[in-house]
Order: sequence, then structure tokens, then C-alpha cells
Amino acid sequence: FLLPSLSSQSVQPPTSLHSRTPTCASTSSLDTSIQTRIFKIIVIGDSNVGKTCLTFRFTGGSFPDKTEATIGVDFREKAVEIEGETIKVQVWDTAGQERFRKSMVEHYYRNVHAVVFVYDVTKMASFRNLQTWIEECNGHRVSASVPRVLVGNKCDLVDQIQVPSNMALKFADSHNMLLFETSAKDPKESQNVDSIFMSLACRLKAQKSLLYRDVEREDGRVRLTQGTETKTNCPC
Ligand SMILES: Nc1nc2c(ncn2[C@@H]2O[C@H](COP(=O)(O)OP(=O)(O)OP(=O)(O)O)[C@@H](O)[C@H]2O)c(=O)[nH]1
Repeated sequence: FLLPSLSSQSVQPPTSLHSRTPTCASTSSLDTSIQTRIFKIIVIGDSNVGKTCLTFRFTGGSFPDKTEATIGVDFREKAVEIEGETIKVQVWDTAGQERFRKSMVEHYYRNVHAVVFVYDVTKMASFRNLQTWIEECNGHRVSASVPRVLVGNKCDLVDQIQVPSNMALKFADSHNMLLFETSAKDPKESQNVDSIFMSLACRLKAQKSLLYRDVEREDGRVRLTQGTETKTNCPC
């Protein structure tokens, strides 16, 4: 179901993502002690709010010259180090247009670890529609313990802002979300964009067990399994 619109930055999700004990062929370099935790973060919101650009900024460090409407989903992955542990942050850039998302919605929400809701600060309608996106998320049995954050994008368009910060803050508070107002386009904001995903990664790392990719040799095959609980003191 992959139809990436920015294929150079897109990656396929690991085969382990949705399965408890899937198997795949081993490679000789794999070691029995390798463990990689993967955090699946989905980015949700109206079409054109800048979901692709935000995920591109985080994973690729730049603003894409040109984007097309996302069809289905694009996966982008970034390895980050938190307290000495390398973690893969897997960002699911979802389609905002209904016609490009309807067959995919179940996949978006399955085994999700965190949700990023995005609106465009210059489009009040995209802010008003957040309620619908939250309802869709809740309707897919995403646990209340799954962290959610709110992102107001395109803050570089200072003369066109329609959504006041205090209104967004009130909404975020009422839904127990942190608010980030930022710009995928403005290079000065790139650290702020990173902090959206890093704050979630830190919270997830500190919070609970997440998807481990436990690699175990087994008769010439590699077994991928879910992990067990860990607790850390993340500085974030
Ligand atoms: N000025 C400005 N434009 C932006 C910013 N982020 C994205 N854009 C522009 O907004 C348009 C839509 O960006 P996308 O990232 O493709 O939007 P999307 O939410 O992924 O859209 P769908 O794939 O249809 O859901 C593009 O023309 C981007 O260049 C930003 O921070 N500032």
C-alpha cells in the first residue's frame, strides 16, 4: 500500500510493525543481542497544512522544494539517540484528502505510539477541523495513554495568521496536548520542529514498553518480537 510522493525520503516500515512474531530471512551480520526500539508516530490533519513538509524537515533536515498531495501514506524514519539508546522514530505522513486516505485509515492507527495533529495557522478551517480528526483518532480505539501533540504550522506567514495562539492553547489544554507553533519552511524553526518529535520520543522512552525489534537467531532465521517494559529517566 505504499504510494510515496517523496520517494527519496520515504522508507518502508519494517515487517515487524504489525505482527507479534513475524519471521524473515536472516543476514549474516545480525547479532543475537541487537535490539532496536521503533516509535510509530502518525501525523494527521487537513490537506495542505504542511504534514509532509514537517516530517521532511524532521527526518531530512530541509524544506522540500515541491510537494504533491500524499496518497495513502509516506513513511520516513530517523534514528535518534536518547540517553545512549538508539531509537528509530518512524513518522507516518498521512494523506489529508479523504479520497487518498479512506483505504488506509486502519493502518494509520494500528499500533500507533503517538499522534501529531497539525493545523495551518493561516487557515481557520484547518483548526476547526481538528475536532473531526480527534474523533477519527478516538474512533480507532487509540488509547488515551497514547501521547498527542498539536502543531500550528506556517508561522512564517506572519501577516496571514488567522488562528490566535491563545485560542490554540485553550484547545490544546482542553485535550491534554502540548502545543507547538512553528514553521516547516523557516530554517530558524528547524530546532522547534525537531523538538515536536523528540519530545514525544523522550516521553515514549520514559513511559513504557514499545515496539522492540528483538533479533534472535533461530534455525537460520531471525525472529522479531515485541519487547518488555523498561523505565528510564529521560532528561526531556
Ligand atoms: N509558508 C509555508 N508554507 C508551507 C509550510 N509548510 C508547508 N507549506 C506549503 O504548504 C503546501 C502543502 O504542504 P504539504 O506538506 O504537502 O501539506 P500536507 O498537509 O502534507 O498535504 P496532504 O498531503 O494533501 O495531506 C506546500 O505548498 C508547502 O510548500 C510552512 O511552514 N510555511
